[in-house]
Amino acid sequence: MEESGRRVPEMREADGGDRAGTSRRRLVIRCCSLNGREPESVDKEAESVQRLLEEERRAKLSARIASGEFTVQRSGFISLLKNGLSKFGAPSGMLELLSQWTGAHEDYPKIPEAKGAIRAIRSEPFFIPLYELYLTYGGIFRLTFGPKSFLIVSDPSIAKHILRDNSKSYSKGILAEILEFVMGKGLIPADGEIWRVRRRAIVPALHQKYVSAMISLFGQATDRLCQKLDEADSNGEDVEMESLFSRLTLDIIGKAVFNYDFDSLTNDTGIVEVLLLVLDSRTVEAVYTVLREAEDRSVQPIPFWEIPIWKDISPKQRKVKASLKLINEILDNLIAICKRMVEEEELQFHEDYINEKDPSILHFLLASGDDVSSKQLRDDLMTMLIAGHETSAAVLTWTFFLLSMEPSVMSKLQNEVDSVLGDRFPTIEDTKKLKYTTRVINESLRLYPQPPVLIRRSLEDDMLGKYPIRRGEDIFISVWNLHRCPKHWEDADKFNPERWPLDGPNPNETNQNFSYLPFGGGPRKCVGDMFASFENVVAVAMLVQRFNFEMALGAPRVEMTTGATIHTTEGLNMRVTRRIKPPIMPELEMPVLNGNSGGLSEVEPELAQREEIAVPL
Ligand code: HEM
Repeated sequence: MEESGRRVPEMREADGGDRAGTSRRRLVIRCCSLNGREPESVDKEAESVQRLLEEERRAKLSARIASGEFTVQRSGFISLLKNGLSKFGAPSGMLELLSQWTGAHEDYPKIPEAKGAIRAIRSEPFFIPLYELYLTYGGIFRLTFGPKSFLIVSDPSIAKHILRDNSKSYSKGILAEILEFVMGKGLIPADGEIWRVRRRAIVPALHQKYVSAMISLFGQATDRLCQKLDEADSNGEDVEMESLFSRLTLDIIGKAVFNYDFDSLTNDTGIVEVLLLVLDSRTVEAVYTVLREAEDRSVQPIPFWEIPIWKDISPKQRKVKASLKLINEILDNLIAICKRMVEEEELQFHEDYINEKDPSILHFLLASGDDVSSKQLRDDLMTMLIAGHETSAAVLTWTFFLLSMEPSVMSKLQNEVDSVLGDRFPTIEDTKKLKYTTRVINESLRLYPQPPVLIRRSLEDDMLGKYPIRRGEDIFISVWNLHRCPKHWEDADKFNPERWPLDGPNPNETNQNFSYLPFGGGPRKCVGDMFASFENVVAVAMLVQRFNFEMALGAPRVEMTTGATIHTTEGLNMRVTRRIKPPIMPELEMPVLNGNSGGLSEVEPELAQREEIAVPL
């Protein structure tokens, strides 16, 4: 069947029998009805087939879990020994000592325990089986893989205890070990005193005036993406949106953190004309090499990169080393350039200091007289580059995927954007009015939290709910499970931005009592929450203002895979077409950074309360 010169895909068969995730099945079936070309009844039928298959899969897994396949059997040896000794009249002091020595908290309930085989989860993102196990074992359980054991937390009150109420008793554990090679002692992996000092230095750099100034940067970068999409539409080409979003957010974060223009949306053309571009494209490649390595390491059961000799001869590891060297050189250079700028400038440093030529976080830190080694500064910049890049790219990817599945949400979104923006670029004032746009992103972050799990290690013995735990426990807080808990969320798997009333507060971990953690919570909450929220609102609004998005015909299934964030396995291939109504070309009335920025002086006072407010309403 042909339409507008493009082939309409056949309805693909839903996944038969293998363990695909819920969303994967929905995708397979519903992708085909995206364009409104399938009759509604077929869509409904497909949905019910999907539901049946899903139920069948869940029932099979539940039966396996119920049969004890995953349950660890304990001998209760210590209890038996204690009982036996007590029958023979052993003194109570000795029994107490025995309890302490064995570490057994015999008087407390035991954390439910499941064992897993790495084989069982290799074929899919690890947070999917964790969800199934959570439905059986509850809000906290222990998962054992051979000699390794993890506590999986999906209970909001336990998450709140770890992240907020007793956060000082937890470190980043495995995460810090994995990320050390690239982030060193940057803010995400750092713990203790280094974290406290660096957080105090960095948070002020993301003040309200800075974040507002970034609105025009977001607009300019998204405009570059729009030009690419425009070209693709003119050429009748489909586009792979995930990689474009990755480039968009890399361009934004490079400029925002250390005033470096990766210009990656331009540099993937392969037309390298000047030396500068050669440098830029090498840098982009180096950044991606390092990012992919960080993601690979986060899902490898064995730290092969630590194996002596191997780490020096493996071509991949050598490439990673070379990439890191290149990035470090560039960062050192940027730091040196920025230091010179700061020395020469006459601006007095104050709380909401901003250099309009270079409003970057690096510039703020140096101007503030931040007394820190170059290595630490590099670690912090690299951390923010990674933290602010992959997360936002993933949010945009899954938001557009979800929108393409729900044409009614898309048209409501476009109505709002048309009425608020018309054909203008968004300003800070507009972002406050784009309430439905914000709700769409809130909901996307609920269904696809980035990252899907938070990692911690206990630094001392503690109580998690009614269960005692020992120092040194590795803990995964599954944000995925919290965000999809069927007890807490009505129709938990459904993309339904309407669940967040427009006149209600912007949802965050505080007003949702830790059932919703899009940016974490407690002292280690994301420092870029406001930045990211504005960035996503601007990008989504500008894209749907100008284009319609639907899945490309014959596109591969959209399936999930995971590193630090949730990626698609084969990209998000879309057909992007210019909208006919309303007029699509913007008037280019955007505030500019160098000069009198329209957005800078008009920030709402409420933005200052950053602990409570992620996105202005
Ligand atoms: C939509 C985009 C983003 C999402 C979903 C996101 C999510 C998160 C989450 C969940 C955490 C908590 C991690 C934990 O507790 O283990 C976090 C921490 C962090 N994020 Fe973000 N983030 C985003 C964007 C950004 C941006 C743009 C920046 C930088 C400008 C940034 C910088 C950081 C830093 C430095 C931390 C560590 C804070 C600390 O440990 O004190 N993030 N982020």
